[in-house]
Amino acid sequence: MRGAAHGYPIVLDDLSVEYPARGPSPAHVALHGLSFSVAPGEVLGLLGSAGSGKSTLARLLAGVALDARASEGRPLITGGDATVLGQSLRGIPKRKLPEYQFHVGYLPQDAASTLPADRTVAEIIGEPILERDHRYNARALATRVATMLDGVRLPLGKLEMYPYELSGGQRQRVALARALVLGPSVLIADEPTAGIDLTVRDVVAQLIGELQREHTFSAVIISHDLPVLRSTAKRVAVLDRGRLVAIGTIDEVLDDPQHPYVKALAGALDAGHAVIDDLDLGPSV
Ligand SMILES: Nc1ncnc2c1ncn2[C@@H]1O[C@H](COP(=O)(O)OP(=O)(O)OP(=O)(O)O)[C@@H](O)[C@H]1O
Repeated sequence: MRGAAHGYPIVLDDLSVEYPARGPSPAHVALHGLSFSVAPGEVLGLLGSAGSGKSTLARLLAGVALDARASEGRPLITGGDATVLGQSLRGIPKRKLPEYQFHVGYLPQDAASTLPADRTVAEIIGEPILERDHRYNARALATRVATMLDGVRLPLGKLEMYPYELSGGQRQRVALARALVLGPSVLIADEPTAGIDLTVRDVVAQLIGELQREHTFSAVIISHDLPVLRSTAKRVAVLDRGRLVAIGTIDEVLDDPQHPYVKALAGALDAGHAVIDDLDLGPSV
């Protein structure tokens, strides 16, 4: 796989994605002709109305959508392509997905609330390493896990704890440490601060920004939370019903809103809403 130094780590070129028809449900086009790129070391924020295709894009870029069983609703690239770290995702063979996912960290939606309840923090963070090499040196693994825990600013005393013993914000940090344990070149984070107490939300957002600067990965961060986007992303892309309706710096997008959804967004933010999720902008503004 080519590294970020050779070009843009994420390139979407007229990407269209469809969920095929299943039983009585007709086929659904979730993404329509998206084109944009993420530069080396850039964090791109991704905003959009409910059902606009943000998670579909996140799952696709993370490689997990391509790995899903057809019975779970596997989306297909029906037009254009997404190229991540030089790897075209259109028609990528399944056997290549483990190597692909090695380079692309993924923090799924609800990651904090879906950590395995019967594993310790150390086991959860170390699992991606052992999944790839079950004979990985135990001492090296312990050192790597402890480094990651320290990296997300949690005390080593948490290593032997179980998820239920942690707060939501602490669980999210564990999920983040796990997503970064393989040292990915790209991070895809889907709502990394959703469901986290307001008081620690900004701390988690700052932490993502700090980790990104320390480890210089490129990232796509889905969030409805403007302070979170401001502290992590210079540019944002806005989706509405599967289409890209705006892209630019946060101020460029909000100061000159062209699309009705972006206008509604900018108006709502002017009215003092920081978390866009609070709003019922609806998919057909
Ligand atoms: N497995 C699936 N099978 C069929 N359609 C799906 C599947 N998953 C999502 N969709 C549809 O694709 C569209 C985009 O969904 P997606 O979850 O990507 O949107 P989103 O922007 O992440 O929404 P939210 O903000 O509510 O999480 C929606 O219309 C959704 O109903």
